[in-house]
Amino acid sequence: MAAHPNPALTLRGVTLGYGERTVVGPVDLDIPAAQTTAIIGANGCGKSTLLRGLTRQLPLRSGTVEVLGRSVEGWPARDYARTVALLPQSPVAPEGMSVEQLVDRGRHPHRGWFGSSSRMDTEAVARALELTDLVELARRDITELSGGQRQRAWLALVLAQQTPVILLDEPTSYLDLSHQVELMDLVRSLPDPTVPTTAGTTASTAPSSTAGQGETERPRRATVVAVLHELNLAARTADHVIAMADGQVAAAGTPTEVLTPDLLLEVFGLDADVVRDPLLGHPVVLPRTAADRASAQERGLVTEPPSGDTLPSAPREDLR
Ligand SMILES: Nc1ncnc2c1ncn2[C@@H]1O[C@H](COP(=O)(O)OP(=O)(O)OP(=O)(O)O)[C@@H](O)[C@H]1O
Repeated sequence: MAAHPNPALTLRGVTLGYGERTVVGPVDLDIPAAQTTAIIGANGCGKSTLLRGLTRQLPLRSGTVEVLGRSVEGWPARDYARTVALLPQSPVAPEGMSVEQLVDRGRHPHRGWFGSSSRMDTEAVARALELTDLVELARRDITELSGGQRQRAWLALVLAQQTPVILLDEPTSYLDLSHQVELMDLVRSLPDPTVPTTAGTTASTAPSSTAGQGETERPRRATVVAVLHELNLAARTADHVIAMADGQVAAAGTPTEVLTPDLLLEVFGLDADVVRDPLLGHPVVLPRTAADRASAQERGLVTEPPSGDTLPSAPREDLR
């Protein structure tokens, strides 16, 4: 494993499992700070289990996890929830709860013992509803929402929690393509709410892309880790990709380093060509079957993987 110079999460010798079965590890992993990391891998390879271990829903069988330089062991739950937020894969809302009430739950770790709302709580909920395009649905019962709207409501809860580390388990599974891109672009631009800007204020939930204009310095980004099945969305959004196979880390690095035809074959058993997005420069995965290749050959088309990487290898930020 290549150690990262600035990790937000550090895992050493971590194993996790259920009952008799160990399903993850031993894993050594560095997850870079202030970046977006996508975890990819086939069904059942242990992605959700790894996230559960990071949020302490599942106890570590062995090994250590450090978040922002501090061991998670013995970290008080309320304080931990102000540092790490998780959007689980299939969360279930209590009956009779409105969208606004659900999102307000994200403020619980920030409240005093008597639980009264402060102005900051109200503002954080309002901002989270705005960012997820849910203002008009704020009073609606959660059960009356579509799958995609509900998923955005759970994300709003996570945003209202205002943590420097955000873990998302398949946050886009119910979303149409436009909302998938919008959501991932939103989360990758969220500021770290605990780091003061040069103006001396603490970054709120305003996306750093907008806050970076003018004289104000761009705030430091939150650390985001998202399990994603859509490989092209992962390639478009992530700075860093971790590919898992059978509970182990098969590869970690930039999207270009990880999303190669060899890795896709190893991790997913997927025959694919990988080309480069002409506008943004990230890799694009094109799945192929034997029938696809045979048919192309019959029609006299080239069946070798395209080599057409004609773009200059500019840094990703410059291509956005
Ligand atoms: N609560 C549980 N009890 C027992 N075994 C479990 C439990 N949750 C998951 N597993 C098993 O652990 C393994 C890893 O599951 P996990 O949910 O972490 O996979 P995943 O990579 O997130 O899969 P998917 O892409 O399908 O969501 C699987 O074999 C699964 O059956």
